[in-house]
Amino acid sequence: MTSFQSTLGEESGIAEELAENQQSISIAEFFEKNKHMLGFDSGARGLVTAVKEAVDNALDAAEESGILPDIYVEIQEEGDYYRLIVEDNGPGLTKDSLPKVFGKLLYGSRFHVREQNRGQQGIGISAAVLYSQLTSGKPAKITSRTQGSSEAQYFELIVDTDTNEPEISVEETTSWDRPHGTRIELEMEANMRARQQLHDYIKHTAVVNPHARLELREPQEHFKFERATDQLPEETEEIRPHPHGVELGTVLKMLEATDSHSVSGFLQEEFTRVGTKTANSVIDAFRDRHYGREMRWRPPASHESIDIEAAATDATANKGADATDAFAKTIADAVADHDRIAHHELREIVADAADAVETEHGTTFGETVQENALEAVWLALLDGAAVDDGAAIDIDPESRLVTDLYELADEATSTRKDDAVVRAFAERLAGTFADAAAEDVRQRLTRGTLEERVDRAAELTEEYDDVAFGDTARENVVEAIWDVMGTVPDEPPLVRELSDDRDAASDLVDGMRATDIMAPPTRCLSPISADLVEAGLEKEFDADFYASATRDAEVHGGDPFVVEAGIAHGGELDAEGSADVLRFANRVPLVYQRGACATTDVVKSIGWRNYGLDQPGGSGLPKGPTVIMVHVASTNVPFTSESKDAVANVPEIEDEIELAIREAARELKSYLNKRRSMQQRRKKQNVLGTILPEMAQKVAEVTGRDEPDIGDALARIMNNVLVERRVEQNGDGQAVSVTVENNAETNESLEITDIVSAEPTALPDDATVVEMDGEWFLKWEPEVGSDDEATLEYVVPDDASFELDVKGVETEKLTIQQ
Ligand SMILES: Nc1ncnc2c1ncn2[C@@H]1O[C@H](COP(=O)(O)OP(=O)(O)OP(=O)(O)O)[C@@H](O)[C@H]1O
Repeated sequence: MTSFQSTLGEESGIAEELAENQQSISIAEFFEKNKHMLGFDSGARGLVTAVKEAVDNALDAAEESGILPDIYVEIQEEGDYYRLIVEDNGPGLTKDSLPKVFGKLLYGSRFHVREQNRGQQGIGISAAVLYSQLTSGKPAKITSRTQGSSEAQYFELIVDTDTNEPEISVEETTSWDRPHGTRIELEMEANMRARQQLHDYIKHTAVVNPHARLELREPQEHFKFERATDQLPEETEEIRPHPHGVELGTVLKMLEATDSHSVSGFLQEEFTRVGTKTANSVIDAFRDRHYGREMRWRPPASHESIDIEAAATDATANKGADATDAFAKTIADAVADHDRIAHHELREIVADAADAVETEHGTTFGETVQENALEAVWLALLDGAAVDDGAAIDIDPESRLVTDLYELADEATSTRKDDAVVRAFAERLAGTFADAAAEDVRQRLTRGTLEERVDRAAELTEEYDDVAFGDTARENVVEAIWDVMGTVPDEPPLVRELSDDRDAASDLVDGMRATDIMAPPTRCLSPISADLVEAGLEKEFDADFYASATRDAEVHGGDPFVVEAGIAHGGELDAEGSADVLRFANRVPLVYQRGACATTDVVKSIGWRNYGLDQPGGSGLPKGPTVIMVHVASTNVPFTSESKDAVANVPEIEDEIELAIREAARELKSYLNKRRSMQQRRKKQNVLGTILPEMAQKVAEVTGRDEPDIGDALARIMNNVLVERRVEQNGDGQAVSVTVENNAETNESLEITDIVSAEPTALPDDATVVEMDGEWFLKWEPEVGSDDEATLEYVVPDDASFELDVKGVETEKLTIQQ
């Protein structure tokens, strides 16, 4: 039968014909066709993206040079087009680099830098130029003046999409009143339908960049955000990658490029947070994966018939009785000193014994003698579970291998497992060790092989003993045995060997991931800080409650990152509809693709009812007057696309987002709980406030006495803190006493200010007084335990008037009587 493919082959020249159509595509040409990937999919969005690219660059450049950013954005309507002008006071660009920055895609200073920046790929601003030339046919007009130069450079240019190189139409020097900075002018087909997004971007940029001055003038509105602080964010420093999460391909490239010869040197030179000790741990983890571990058996106990000394003696010939005895005894003693022993450890013991005896008796115990002793003692330890002729012997159910494995398995499996079953399992497992000893007497095995052996023994046990030996039991047994096994001392391959050996390099990457390594330094990151997150929210949103959290740095793909979260609730926030989620990455507000962002996914996945918010159906965005803010700061934020609108679903980042939000949400929960209990308290107080006076009146009528003091009674019933002033006339004027009666169950710290219209005297030591404009502010800060009271006494002239101000106790828990 003739296949379709074989007939194809007969038609010579098709491949050649097809090949003629193949040609390379310039990156500029590619993005010209795929503008949407860079966020230029419509006129409305294109304008916002262009503003974002220019402003992000301006902020990056100014901060990098230690300049407080001053950025002016103007959008002018120009017939069918819009003109965008962005001016900054940054360091400016040199004559040589300027055309490439604006006229060449994938040209930038940040791509290879492990440091937190807004810009990452070197595409942003040249893509805006590309979009502008494509839609308006006009070149970009750039003015830039570098610090210290007397003139500015002026360029008009476009991106040549065939070559991805700048095409300059005008190049001249000019004067500019800014001492340094850059001015970009782009014309483009656009509209202002995304006005809200534009405003949000500028407004939110101001929130997370309080050190920047921002001004936006657009056809309808004009607003300025003044600097809230003169403090630049702490300068970031470039760092090397962190060993956690670096991918194999990257490590292979690094292995090729490094100057180090040893793995240890490579790890310490090329990664952050790796010193000798950590490098050794990584190498051990590599050894475990690459070479496997060696099984360590228990040495014989005194009651066992195995005689290590005799085994060593029998294996040693022609060395004289005394030296042989000493050799065998030294080995036996050292073996007995070990809790468990692996083949390589025994080899060392034998070599040490040979050295010691040689020093003492002058007899040389050479390599062959040592090998013989090693083999004999090891076989004795294995209790004969190894072979002479290539075939394993049957395992004796009473043998030490079985007993040893039985003890480990018994400890690791649930107590419900029948003893006989565990023993049968151990016997089968010991069988696999004995079988393997035929091939490798050292009994080296990887964790994977160990898992296979345990699986095999467990399956046989299930089959023959008709019992379940499930996954958890198997995993526990593997864990217990792997735990007692020993890492081998083999030297790891050299860097040049590793770079040619994908599997070995992969074992190294796994080892790096498995090793506990200190979190990366955060000096390469510039989080906003919990305080400023809260301050930013307070500035922007009029709420009743604010909370924030900044997590410690974690790593993804070798890049460190920090997640911060903030929550604002209540007050003037919109009570209708869902909570607002504000997303930021490297201090840049993310405006589009909310639904595709890991941040939104995490917010939706949290059970907000647990935190006191309304969440219909128990999932999705919570409802009500809430703003949730999340900031991901990283040396490499993983965005879902080049347009940098949404954070990708990287599990490590999602986990941290969740933890940060939950941290802030816990504060929200306790605030809401407290508010609820205060509301209940207020309700109860209101009811009592109506009932008590009526009761007091009745009591007075019935008993014929004065009405009882309601304030005191109310404070006691409500477990309130009562602050009461009493004034008595005495010879010198008025004697004043302010008493705090704490009926609450908690200790209270109060801040009491009594504002008096005449100078108070006879004050106790713990009160202070300050005069201001004819009023005396008497301050007293008592700590009053539950069910306790404290009193302040002083004297004032006759005609004085007073006003009490009490802080430190919620209004609902406070009763003031004056
Ligand atoms: N206003 C500016 N002042 C000084 N340097 C600038 C300015 N704008 C851009 N640059 C320089 O030009 C480079 C390229 O900018 P571009 O916007 O193309 O990419 P990026 O910001 O590095 O990354 P991304 O593509 O992620 O935005 C920047 O890395 C920076 O070095």
